[in-house]
Amino acid sequence: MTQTLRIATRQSELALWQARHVQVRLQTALPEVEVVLLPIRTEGDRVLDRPLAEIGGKGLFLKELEAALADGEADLAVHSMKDVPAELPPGFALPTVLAPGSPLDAFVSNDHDSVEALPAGARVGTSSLRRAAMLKHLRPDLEIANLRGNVQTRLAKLDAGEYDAILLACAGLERLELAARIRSALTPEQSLPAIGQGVLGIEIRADDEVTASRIAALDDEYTHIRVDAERAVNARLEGSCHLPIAAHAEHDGSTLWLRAAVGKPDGSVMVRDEISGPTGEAAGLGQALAERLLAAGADRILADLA
Ligand SMILES: NCc1[nH]cc(CCC(=O)O)c1CC(=O)O
Repeated sequence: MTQTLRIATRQSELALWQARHVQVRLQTALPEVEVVLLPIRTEGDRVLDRPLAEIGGKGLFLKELEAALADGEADLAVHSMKDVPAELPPGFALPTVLAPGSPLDAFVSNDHDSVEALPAGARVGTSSLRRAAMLKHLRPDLEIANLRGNVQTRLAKLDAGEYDAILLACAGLERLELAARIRSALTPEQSLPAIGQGVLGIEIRADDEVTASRIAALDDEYTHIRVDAERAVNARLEGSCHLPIAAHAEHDGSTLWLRAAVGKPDGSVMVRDEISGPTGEAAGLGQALAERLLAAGADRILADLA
């Protein structure tokens, strides 16, 4: 049995924070094992001048980390669950999730306190089709402008005056000790979060039982149930790439409440619904809610974007 656990990680500040968070948690749980980071440069980090959906969508951020797992160079990879497609490639598993942060979207601005306080026609930066759909649905007068790059790059563009406000994940800002930049969190009613937002997942080779048993203690049961419900929505909607799909689950250990939405990126149509039921049926509830959204028009919205 090896006495080292190698964590493949992207090199953005956020990815490094997330990998180090898991490194510390694992090192504490497994004092006899040396837990090290293996930084890797990915295509998604290199190409910053085009929208993510255009250059291959979310799977892009995972591919090169999965190659390191497949080659045996690394034992695990840490991902923002938001960036993990509904279906993993064969040979990989994602058995452990943890949530050191908020699931909500953040309103960030130097001049305004909230979405409601923005003047008519204000320019808001985001490259997320979901955030664009939510915001335009709430405030059709606002102008959405494309915004890519890592969290610090996005903040620098805001500070340079390119936008009146930008939308980011609260979790990312909190992790980078930039929570002071959050002027307000958008409520789930204003902007329903992305599937798995704020959640970290640990991916391993599906046949690697040694690593599976080493990471098992980190799994957060509340979050696992939440993510099972949210990801079941995505699985049914085949949201394998960057699409305006939102789902957010909460539960008390016995009853789960799941909300989901699919919107046109211009905000003109928003199909939203919710469902509740036993936590033991998280995935079934997610699938049932996805069926309802499809029947209510989500199928057309998604077909138009394909
Ligand atoms: N797509 C980039 C990304 N992936 C995960 C996070 C934030 C952390 C999280 O949601 O877990 C971010 C930045 C953002 O959306 O502002």
